[in-house]
Amino acid sequence: MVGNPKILWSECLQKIRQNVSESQYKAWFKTIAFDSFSQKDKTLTLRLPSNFVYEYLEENYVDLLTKVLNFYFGDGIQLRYRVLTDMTNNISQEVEAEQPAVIDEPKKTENVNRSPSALDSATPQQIDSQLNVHQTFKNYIEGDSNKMPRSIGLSIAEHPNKNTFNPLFLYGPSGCGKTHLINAIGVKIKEMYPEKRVLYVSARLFQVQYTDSVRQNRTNDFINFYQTIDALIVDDIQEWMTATKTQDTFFHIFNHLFRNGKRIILASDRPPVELQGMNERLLTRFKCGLIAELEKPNVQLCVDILNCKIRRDGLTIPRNVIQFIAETANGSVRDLEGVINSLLAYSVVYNSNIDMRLAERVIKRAVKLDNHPLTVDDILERVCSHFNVTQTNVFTKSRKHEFVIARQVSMYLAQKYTKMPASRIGKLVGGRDHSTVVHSCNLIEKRIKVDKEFQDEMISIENSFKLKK
Ligand SMILES: Nc1ncnc2c1ncn2[C@@H]1O[C@H](COP(=O)(O)OP(=O)(O)OP(=O)(O)O)[C@@H](O)[C@H]1O
Repeated sequence: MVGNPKILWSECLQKIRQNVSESQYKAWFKTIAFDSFSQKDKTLTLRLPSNFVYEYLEENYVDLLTKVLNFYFGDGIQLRYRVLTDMTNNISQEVEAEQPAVIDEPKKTENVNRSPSALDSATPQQIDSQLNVHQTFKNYIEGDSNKMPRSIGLSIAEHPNKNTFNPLFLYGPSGCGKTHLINAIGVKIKEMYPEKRVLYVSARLFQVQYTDSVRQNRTNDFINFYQTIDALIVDDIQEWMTATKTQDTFFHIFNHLFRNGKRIILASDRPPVELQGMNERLLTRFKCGLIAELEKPNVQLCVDILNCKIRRDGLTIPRNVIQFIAETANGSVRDLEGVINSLLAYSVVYNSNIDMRLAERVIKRAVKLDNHPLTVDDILERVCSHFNVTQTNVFTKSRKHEFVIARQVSMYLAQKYTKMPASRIGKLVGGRDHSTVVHSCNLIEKRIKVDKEFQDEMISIENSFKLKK
């Protein structure tokens, strides 16, 4: 380093002033004072008026600061801050500046002189979005469990430049449609704004790319590339829970995109609070947008998704079979699709129609069996879900047809599977007496013998008992 460090710092300030707006300069840089410089460790210490200024600088201007310091003080300059933490008693605390993720080689060229900004990367080319064009809003069926996330996703896709709901953090159990939804957002943005650089990437792939870039000494290129994206979609970010370096790198990319009003869409199998091992700073950023939960689809949504798939594939599957599959697929749309594909394969191999018997065979192979003894509660839950009523409906004195049938079926199945005395079952199913239970069981038994459709319904409910929920 040549020259007086205090003067060099004021030159740095001049350079920074040329690269930020006047109001930004006044707010964040004018208040910084030179403190000291140690020739021995090549460390510059700056005095900051508050923790807030420190945090803001680190988050927003660390790239700029590093580049300018490298340029004036030379390579390898270390930065420390003396942050005033208690103005009244004039107490300050020393903190090491964080190493920016992007540390470009200091180029003493015209380019650096003109603008030492990380934004100075080459003009972006069109990129392959890595989107699955078959996962769109058109074939993303709406139901109670996904209404809110779906409509938010659509509004983000239609107005990607608005900064509301940024980032969107979508979470939910496996197979409930997260990947489909975030893809649909990307596809829609591309449809409406073809010039936008949209990128879908799985967290795993991002991590692999990052590790490769470190190995090849090309981390700057990696980061620069991600910083040019207009809408970045990252799937399965729970994969990063133990990958601290990847998290740090993403933190810088995130900040850059966010500051520049770019869209960030994230999907995870759990909410931010359950992402143990994720950097706290990253978590705060995830929380500053919108966190939306995708719940397991209910039976009706599963039926609708199945019907859509069946129509699309030109299949004919009886209604009771569809209902049965929907009820036994554990709320995972992926399982539903698997069952349909297997059904199709089996029906071809055995040259048979897709009917209830075939569905039962396929389901037994596809879904894990549950050996736990059934309780009256389990039975009520499955029966209510089958007839689309609530337990409160079943417990009322109402004579409404679907409530009555759900009540009677629950009693019949409770007697068949739990072997409890009728009086006990009556108590558990809405406080009925012993004779009501016996009467209900007789009615159901008779109906099974004479009504084929009802018999199928009962088989479907009973099959659902054998399967793990
Ligand atoms: N509402 C829906 N409408 C139509 N298809 C759906 C819907 N939800 C899910 N799917 C389909 O179900 C399958 C599984 O969905 P997806 O891969 O999006 O689940 P996921 O929540 O991302 O699962 P994971 O966390 O295991 O990656 C996909 O084929 C998807 O198209």
